[in-house]
Amino acid sequence: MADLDDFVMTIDENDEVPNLEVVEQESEAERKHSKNKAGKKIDKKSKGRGKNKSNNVDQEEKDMNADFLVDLDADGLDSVPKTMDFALARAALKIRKNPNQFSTLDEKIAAKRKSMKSSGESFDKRRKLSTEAESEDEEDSNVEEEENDNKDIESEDDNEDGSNKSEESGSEESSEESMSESEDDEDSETDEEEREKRKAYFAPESEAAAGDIPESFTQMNLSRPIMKGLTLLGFVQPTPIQGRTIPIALLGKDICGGAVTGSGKTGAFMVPILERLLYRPKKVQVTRVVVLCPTRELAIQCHNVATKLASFTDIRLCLCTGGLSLKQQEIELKSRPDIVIATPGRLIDHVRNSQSFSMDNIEILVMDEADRMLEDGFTDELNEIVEYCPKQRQTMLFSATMTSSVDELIRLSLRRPVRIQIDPPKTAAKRLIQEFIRIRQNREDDRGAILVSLCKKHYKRKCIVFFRSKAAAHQMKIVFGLLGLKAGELHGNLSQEQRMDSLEKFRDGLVDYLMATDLAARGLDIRGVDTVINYNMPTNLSQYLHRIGRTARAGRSGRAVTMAGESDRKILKMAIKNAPKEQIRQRVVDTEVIIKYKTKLDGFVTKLKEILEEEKQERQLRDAEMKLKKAENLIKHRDEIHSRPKRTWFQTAKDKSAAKQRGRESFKQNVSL
Ligand SMILES: Nc1ncnc2c1ncn2[C@@H]1O[C@H](COP(=O)(O)OP(=O)(O)OP(=O)(O)O)[C@@H](O)[C@H]1O
Repeated sequence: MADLDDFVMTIDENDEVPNLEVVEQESEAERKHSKNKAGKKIDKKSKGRGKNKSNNVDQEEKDMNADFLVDLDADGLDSVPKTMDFALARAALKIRKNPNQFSTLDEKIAAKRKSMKSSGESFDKRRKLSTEAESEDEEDSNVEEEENDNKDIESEDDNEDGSNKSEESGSEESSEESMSESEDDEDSETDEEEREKRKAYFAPESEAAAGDIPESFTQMNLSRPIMKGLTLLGFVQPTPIQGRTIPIALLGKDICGGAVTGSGKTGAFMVPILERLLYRPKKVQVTRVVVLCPTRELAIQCHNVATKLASFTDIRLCLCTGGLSLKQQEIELKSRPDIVIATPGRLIDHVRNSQSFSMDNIEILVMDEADRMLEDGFTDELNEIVEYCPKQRQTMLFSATMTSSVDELIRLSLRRPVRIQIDPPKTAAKRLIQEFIRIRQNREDDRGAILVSLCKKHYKRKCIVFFRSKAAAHQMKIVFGLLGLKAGELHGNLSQEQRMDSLEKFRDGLVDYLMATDLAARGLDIRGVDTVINYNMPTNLSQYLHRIGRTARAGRSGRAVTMAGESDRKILKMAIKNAPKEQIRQRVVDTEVIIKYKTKLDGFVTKLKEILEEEKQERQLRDAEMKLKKAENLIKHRDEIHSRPKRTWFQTAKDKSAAKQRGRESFKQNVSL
């Protein structure tokens, strides 16, 4: 059977989904077209480069689109994969005193593969693999067990852990919590009353910035050090969101900015912040800017971009996220850096417990992925942070799915914000093909086989697979390993070091697949991601758009493949309604292929269980060792520990578990829609 013959692309006649098209074999023509078109937009400077670079150029030219003009000679471009650069964050990791005495997961998988080969073991059909990987209920128990993984041996780690967890509950479980975002937002778009409210609330863009929208950075009157920073990153001309935001932000206006994923929103707020800071009074050193990001990885990435942009200035930045050394951050904060880029939980921890840090002098507050920050999981944290900030400040909110619900924004006490919406709300990037695979009610356990068949045949590199639960992502990583496919994992059950390792390996092409939860759904800018696969349809349209937005970034093309079950019909319809017809495809996977891979996967059940059991035992052992070490520490350093000022916590363990429970309940309600 020819490679692509396994898949018959059809429109199912029973399907109510409108406007579905047949999947094309390969969008080669599309690529050629974009190459011709985009090649012209590449900066002339790129022409004279040596042979080494010419391959890169071809690659670049192939992928670029008109909104993004990049200087291919810039230092930034060669290092663009390093937007996801963990060098600084790694230096701030806590030093582990007991190196891992257990084999790594990859070593365990390799050993199982070897034993399978040598014993010629055939398939074990006793249990269906899919019940292992998909069960949400099982995830609960795993979560509890695996939470100990992140704990460390030093006494203050308990504290760090505490803050991490509160932050985790806000980020990792995002798909569950964010379900509370209903389609009300959509409905309210058409609601007359809401329209009137918005008219009164938002300042018109024209009122804020007179004159044309600048087409180049030069027209923006930016200072030389900032221009040099832009050159370092390879940015030649502003993207539309940058062109419209920067002049208004320079005036100190509050902003609610929305533009599709991968359209350069980070630059849109970072450039004006740095430009304004160049003119700060330098006699008194204070922290003037706080940028809030919902996940640690996003904060690290934002910090990287900002550090590069600020390379030629004397502006100092500090990264404050959970998972990194609290002490080191305290020392840095003491020196009052100009900008703090933080996750909410850790920021609150510092305000409450680091005596030398306060937010009294904050002049600019930015919330990246602001709609996420306004969701249930972050509500209390956000309220507390806003309270710490002076009323007289500039507030800027950004997201690809920016809310414009006035009631939600009022909570942040914005002052007549300017609403800048580049693309129609709730749309995906222009060159993103969205495929859907329909999963019928009685075929739910086909998902694993479908995923493997897709990855074996079509999507062989730079592919992120999203799962609803950490356990499912972890188990599928093991299954892929047993199949000989190189996969990493990214979710909240990993230590910060493991999270960074996974991202680096994926970034560098050492693994082809990244099995992720919604922890990776927002903001992450990993260059060259070709495909996003949704093992499950996310539970709301915004989350879907963020997930698929990990591909087709900065004007490049990409593909998203989503397995949509019966309960996902509503989101599916909305996704299709909001995308141009030519971007939508339906894929049907041949039953024979599904059976073939199902049989194969069933054969791995025993090995999978063995590995999970080994991991569980190691965890228990580690936990016991940690408790012992902690007790020893307490005895040895009793006086010193008791003399330390007591740290206060944003959420108690009880609060956290209540918040988690609320998320789960809302999740269940939405699933049964
Ligand atoms: N002016 C520019 N010229 C060329 N490339 C740019 C420009 N601005 C940003 N980029 C590139 O575009 C990519 C996406 O930028 P960024 O991560 O800021 O997008 P985003 O809109 O914040 O995405 P998301 O909604 O997913 O968070 C990055 O790789 C960045 O380097």
